[in-house]
Amino acid sequence: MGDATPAADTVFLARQLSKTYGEGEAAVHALRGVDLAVQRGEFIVLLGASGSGKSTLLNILGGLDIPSSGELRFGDHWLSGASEAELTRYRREHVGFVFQFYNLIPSLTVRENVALVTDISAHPMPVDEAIAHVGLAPRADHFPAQLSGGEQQRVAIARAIVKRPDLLLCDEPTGALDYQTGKLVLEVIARINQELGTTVIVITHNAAIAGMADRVIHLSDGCIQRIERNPHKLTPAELSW
Ligand SMILES: Nc1ncnc2c1ncn2[C@@H]1O[C@H](COP(=O)(O)OP(=O)(O)OP(=O)(O)O)[C@@H](O)[C@H]1O
Repeated sequence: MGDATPAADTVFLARQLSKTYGEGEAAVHALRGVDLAVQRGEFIVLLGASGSGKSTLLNILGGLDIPSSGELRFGDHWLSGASEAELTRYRREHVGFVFQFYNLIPSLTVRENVALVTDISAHPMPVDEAIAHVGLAPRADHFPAQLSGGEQQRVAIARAIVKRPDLLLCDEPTGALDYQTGKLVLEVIARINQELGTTVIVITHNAAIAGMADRVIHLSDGCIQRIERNPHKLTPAELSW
């Protein structure tokens, strides 16, 4: 494959990734020719104005959507051109998602919410280990309604990591949280990146969060406008906004 062969530690390789929703005059070009390589263990922050294509890119990387054209591979797997069944297996085996809203099941305890995922995972970690990673061991028998927003988001993170995903994809994980609570959630995400070596991609509207990334990708109108590498990553405690 010549120079198309990714380095061994490349997780994603995207070439000319494009996504168009709709047709004709109603067509929306959400992504327009994105080239990107993501390395194993990287912490990436995606920034860009509303409508710039951040969620579209994250959803395609996570196998929730498919590109209209271009190529995307995850390790040895081609995600562009993958069938629905292949994408489902990819998501199940490799990807943990965290969204702005936590989507926990209200009638189940923290431990039960996290345990649900282990039934469909090949090599899950013990449920209590995942809960300990997010600092919620003392709350394992509580129900979501008994937890703060930040604690609920940490349960969602435990649920995302219990299957030991290669990737943790987060779409506005602190969007619904206040300053201090948001920082606690970011600390949990940073710890998972460092301790478990999970590749992390975070979408945010908060440019201050970019300080904790290895690389910051700026999207504009469906294109990568620029990519910055942080010479010194900041801890969430060092961020201010
Ligand atoms: N399912 C869809 N059908 C039609 N258009 C869509 C669809 N999903 C996204 N779009 C459009 O594609 C463009 C990119 O949307 P996307 O959600 O990726 O942007 P974003 O940068 O994540 O925005 P935000 O910060 O507001 O979440 C927007 O113009 C949006 O309206």
